[in-house]
Amino acid sequence: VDLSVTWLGRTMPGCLYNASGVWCREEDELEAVRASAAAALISKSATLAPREGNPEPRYHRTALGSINSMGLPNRGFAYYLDYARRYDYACGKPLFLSLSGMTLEDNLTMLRTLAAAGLPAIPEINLSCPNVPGKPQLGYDFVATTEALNAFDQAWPGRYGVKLPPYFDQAHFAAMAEILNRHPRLAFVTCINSIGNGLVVDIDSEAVAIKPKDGLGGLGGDYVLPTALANVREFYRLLPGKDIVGCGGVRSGREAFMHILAGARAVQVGTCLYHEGPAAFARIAAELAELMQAKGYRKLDDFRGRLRTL
Ligand SMILES: C=Cc1c(C(=O)O)[nH]c(=O)[nH]c1=O
Repeated sequence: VDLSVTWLGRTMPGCLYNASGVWCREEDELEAVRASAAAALISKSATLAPREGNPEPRYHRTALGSINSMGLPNRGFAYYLDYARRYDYACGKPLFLSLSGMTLEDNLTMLRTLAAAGLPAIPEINLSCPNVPGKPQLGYDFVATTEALNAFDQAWPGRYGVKLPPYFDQAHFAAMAEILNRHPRLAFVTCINSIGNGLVVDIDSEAVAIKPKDGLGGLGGDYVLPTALANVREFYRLLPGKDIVGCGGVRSGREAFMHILAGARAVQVGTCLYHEGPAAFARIAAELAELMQAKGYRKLDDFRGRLRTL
């Protein structure tokens, strides 16, 4: 069974890697992911200046997944650029850099600096951070998204991707696709980021679970799988020629299989990785391979996008 993925002009050894934000804020975390069975890696969304993030507790696990309002804690763009300068691209595992500037100008500054560095690292620009108080998610503002993508095209000469929030309405899928399809170098979209502004309540303490935003935070894990699959399948249909990276609710070969069936080119793991660590990649890959074997599939192209309707 062959789990390799050919996209963005290269072939990576498998189809699984980390979701930005999980096991990727510090260099030792990035190195642990790279040394694991992950087929690629992506850094924590970077802002131009380092950020402490929101007050703790800001992450909480439940039986069905996670809620987080981290507030974009990160080492600052220069830290991840430095890692990208020293990265061994010959290892065959692509390095993605997630960018989430506090302003459009900051995103452009980071893109121009990355372009000047002339590295094989690929930007995934985050249009969907739900946890910086006072900052609406770019991906829910179609005018701002249009302006941002036009500016990205000027600031970055190569292929890039965007991390999208979940959409929940056919009109929004269509409106977003219409915008995204205007950008030929926008090579992939990653669906989805956490489902923003959920609220987890503890009935014993009669309190919320996390401190920021009076308890509101982005949901991950089992909570988001059907929404993630819907976003993957809708954008797979609506964005011909672009790749969709599936993210949301993957904790075994089964959910990875679902994402690829829905059209995902590659699959990211977040909440499950947060708790299991990078050993999750070998387990999930083995489970996916076993599932494919049982179904008579030899490679991912045998079933990618073949989700049947009734
Ligand atoms: C980049 C900030 C994000 C954060 C965060 O740092 O709070 N959490 C998420 O679930 N998604 C994000 O995109």
